[in-house]
Amino acid sequence: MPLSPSELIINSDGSIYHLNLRPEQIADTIITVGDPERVTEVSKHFNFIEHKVGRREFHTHTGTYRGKRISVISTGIGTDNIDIVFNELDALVNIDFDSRELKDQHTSLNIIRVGTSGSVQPSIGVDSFLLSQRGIGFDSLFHWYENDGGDSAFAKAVQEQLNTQRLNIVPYVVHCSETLAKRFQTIDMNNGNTITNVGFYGPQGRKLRLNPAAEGLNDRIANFEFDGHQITNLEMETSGIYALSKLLGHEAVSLNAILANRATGAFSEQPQETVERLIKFTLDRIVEV
Ligand SMILES: O=P(O)(O)O[C@H]1O[C@H](CO)[C@@H](O)[C@H]1O
Ligand SMILES: O=c1cc[nH]c(=O)[nH]1
Repeated sequence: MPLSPSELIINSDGSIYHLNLRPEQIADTIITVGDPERVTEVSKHFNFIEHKVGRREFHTHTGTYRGKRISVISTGIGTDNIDIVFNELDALVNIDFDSRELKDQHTSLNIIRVGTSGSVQPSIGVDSFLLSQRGIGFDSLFHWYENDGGDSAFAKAVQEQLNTQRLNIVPYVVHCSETLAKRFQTIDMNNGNTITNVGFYGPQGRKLRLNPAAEGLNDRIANFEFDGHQITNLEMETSGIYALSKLLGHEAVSLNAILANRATGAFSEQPQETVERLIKFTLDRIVEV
């Protein structure tokens, strides 16, 4: 059955609804960044840019870096945007836009998030890098799709130790792609487990004028332990990226430039330089391994 115009929305120029991209305009290797301005920071390293498009917070440049075709796309902030970006990227490769039917042959994308994050462990300092081995979703995106429950043992430990029921949330846990992760696991990279939440302030325990509902939650997060694993950092997209990649059959890994240390109260004095180092590291690992 062809997908109806209300489900698969194709613009008059043949591009997908929000991303404004046509199927031939994306590469199989995709870097996602939160900030639209970071797209240029990645593509400035390309030897050649073949395609640029931007709509809302979703900006894409496709080009070639040292002979490898790569797309870089901004997701904006939050897992609500991840739902749009990942469903539309998948549609671009796995749905035939002429017949509106699912393709017989599945294409798996390699997707690497280059993002920023706050550490909850004093030992993971600002300006360091962290690869998220697990995305721990305090958002609800995974729950909206038929799924296998993810890593339910880890999720249960999170629920119990952090008493998430009190916050009316049901955490889920999804792993990164082990094969893709290997490319980036150098001595420069911390490995960790990342909580993704729906906001930057209260949901990450920040207090400006409003009191977070769960006083001391970041300390409990820092002290969490399950099967030898800690929770290391907080941000706003990784769990959604891992959840949809797993469900749609793509390989994903989330790399974080640690800009804040919530345990020590420090914030990076050189955030741009740190993100720039992570971008260059990521591009080189994509082509060199
Ligand atoms: O720098 P990016 O990739 O946007 O990632 C982090 O920064 C934003 C908050 O400042 C959130 O999107 C969070 O996940
Ligand atoms: O503390 C931080 C820093 C960057 N991004 C986040 O979501 N949190």
